Amino acid sequence: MANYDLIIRNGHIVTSESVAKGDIAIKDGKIAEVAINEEISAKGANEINAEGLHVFPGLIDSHVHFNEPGRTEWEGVETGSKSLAVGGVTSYCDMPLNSTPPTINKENLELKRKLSEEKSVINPNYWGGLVPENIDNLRELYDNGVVAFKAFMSPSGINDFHHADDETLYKGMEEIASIGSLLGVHAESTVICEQLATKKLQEGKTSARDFVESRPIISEIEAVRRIISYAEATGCKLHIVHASSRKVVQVVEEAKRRGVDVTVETCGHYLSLTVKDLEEKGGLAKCAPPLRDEEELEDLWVAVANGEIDVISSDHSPAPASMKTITDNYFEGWGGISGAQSTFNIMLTEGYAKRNLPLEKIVELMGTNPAKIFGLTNKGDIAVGYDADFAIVNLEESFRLENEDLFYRHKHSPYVGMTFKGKVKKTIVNGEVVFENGNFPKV
Ligand SMILES: NC(=O)N[C@H]1NC(=O)NC1=O
Ligand SMILES: [Zn+2]
Ligand SMILES: [Zn+2]
Repeated sequence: MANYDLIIRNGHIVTSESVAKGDIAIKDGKIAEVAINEEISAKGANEINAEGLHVFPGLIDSHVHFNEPGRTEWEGVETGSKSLAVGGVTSYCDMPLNSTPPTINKENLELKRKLSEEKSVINPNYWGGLVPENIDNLRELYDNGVVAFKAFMSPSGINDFHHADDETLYKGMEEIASIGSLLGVHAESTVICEQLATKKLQEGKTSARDFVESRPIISEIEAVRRIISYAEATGCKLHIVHASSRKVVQVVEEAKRRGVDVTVETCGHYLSLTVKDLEEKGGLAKCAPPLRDEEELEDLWVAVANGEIDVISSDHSPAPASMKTITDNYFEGWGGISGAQSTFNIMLTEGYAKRNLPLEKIVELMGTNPAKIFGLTNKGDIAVGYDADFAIVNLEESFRLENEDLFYRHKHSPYVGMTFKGKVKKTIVNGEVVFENGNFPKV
């Protein structure tokens, strides 16, 4: 008689605190036993030999746009969640916009939840939106399970998700503080970006660098300072998404030192791509805030190593190729990068292999920290009682990412052609193997 449903044996177990050889036993979708430097003597109904492999907790991508319902020609829950699973991710938080209707009231949330539970191969979670029209709906969204709220301080690029003016932000943050939830913000200054863009376009300057210069780092800094001041005044917990520069992160650092409850995210693309990639790859590498220079990229890695950054996500914001084609005007074309499948690969290759970032730190940034910030209990680490979500990785295996390797609805990404070190061999969700050696055996 097997005592456990599954035992993963002989792997190097990576937690937020250590890397050590051992066995993990799973029962009823939960971690039942972790044995470090020893064997579990009981038997499992299924057993996996992870000799020579690293067993990570299943990772969390707290920032994706899966576009379902309503804009499934861009992406969908099935393709999006499979892509995450290929990249070792077992839980995600889906943004309230780019799907339509956007997640700004409980009816729309239920619609998204129903589709997501039906189609996702991993654990879905949902952000609620904060827009000028829905302050009265924030509480019902929270009561129905959103993990946090999201607002844009500048136009979102989507007509049915309006950006929040200062009054909406302030009132919304008072309400979110009273609910006890958290506001995540896309922090760029509308005033600065619009003025600079208008000037560039008037002058006929539309190159990649012109686009980048129209959304400068100071625009992020201004918006972050403003929203931090609202957080201080209202007591609302705050999360800055996709900081593109350490200069932005340092504004958050100063606020943390003053005791403000604020966290900051950056994304795989700011840690692996620069303006040069935008020039070379065109629309595939267009995003907002835009990619920065090499020096900023290196500085951001310093911030990661120093613990100044709380979360790494993909901000997977896909679109069909036709919307990503830029001939010469970089102000045209969708801003948003397809990266869900590659974030962990970027951290392993550019972080661990190239810059000696400890594996434990990767677990913290993509596991324990997002779990804590978004209230995903028993997720993001390996310990008894935690959910049995894992990514089993061969750190020695290198591969070149090709278009046909992608599971996105639209098989393009600025990471195609890059060589990554560290390959996810199996992804396990709630004790079940969902992805194995390039395939989804049960789907
Ligand atoms: N609407 C949307 O997904 N926008 C995202 N894309 C991007 O590059 N930055 C964003 O905020
Ligand atoms: Zn954004
Ligand atoms: Zn986003």
